[in-house]
Amino acid sequence: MSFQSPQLAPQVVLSGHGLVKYYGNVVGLAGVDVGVRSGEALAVMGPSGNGKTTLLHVLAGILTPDQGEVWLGGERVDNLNDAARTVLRRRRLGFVFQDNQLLAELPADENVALPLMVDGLSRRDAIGRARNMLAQVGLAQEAGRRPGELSGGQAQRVAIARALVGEPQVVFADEPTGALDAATGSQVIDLLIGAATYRGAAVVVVTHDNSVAARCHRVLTIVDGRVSESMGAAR
Ligand SMILES: Nc1ncnc2c1ncn2[C@@H]1O[C@H](COP(=O)(O)OP(=O)(O)OP(=O)(O)O)[C@@H](O)[C@H]1O
Repeated sequence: MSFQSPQLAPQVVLSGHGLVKYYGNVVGLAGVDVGVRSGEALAVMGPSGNGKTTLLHVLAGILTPDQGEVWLGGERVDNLNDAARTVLRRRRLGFVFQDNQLLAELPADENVALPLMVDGLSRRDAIGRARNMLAQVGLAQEAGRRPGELSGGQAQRVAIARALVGEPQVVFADEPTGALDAATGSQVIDLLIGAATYRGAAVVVVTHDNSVAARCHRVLTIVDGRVSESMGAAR
């Protein structure tokens, strides 16, 4: 007998329906359906050149699909104009890339504070929240250091802090451990998934790394722009 009420199950926060994307004649996505729940980590795997990054970019509003729909928190978002999608990415989504994409001339706290300041928060409040977030990823002592003065793993933790500081509904990560050694990569992926899902965010992570996928709740395999396999328990 189960005591779990369906109403208490985490909601699907992000979904794609019938997603198709072409680059000229090249098929990026050939009809993908996907959904991810709040607090759930979804790994997207598959051979090189088969549509993983395209799927991430379409779900994140970086690319618009040629067919299909993307819904975020009960709102259709693929048909928003460019300006509205830019605001949506800044306010409701977080991003972690393989190369951390930190600004080299800014210290860690200013890198993390930047998206908040762009969104209108005062510098003082933004830096305060950024330092608090850096402390939560174990980098309180490094807040004043520039990216060039950090290790690869530390820099990626700053990128995670920057992705989470705006309290996003979904965090997208593209090969977040690709530039790190195995031990550092394990720490970084545990931090990313742990910190994001603890806050109730969903995580969508594109990876070639089985050990990263093993830390996710579900794994979606994309071959030739289609879902070839979906593994893992629905939460
Ligand atoms: N900007 C682009 N212009 C033209 N073709 C593109 C573009 N981006 C991707 N493609 C093509 O779309 C297909 C899917 O690419 P995508 O980057 O989504 O694959 P991937 O699975 O993420 O690959 P990898 O694992 O190598 O990163 C490939 O055939 C690729 O060459």
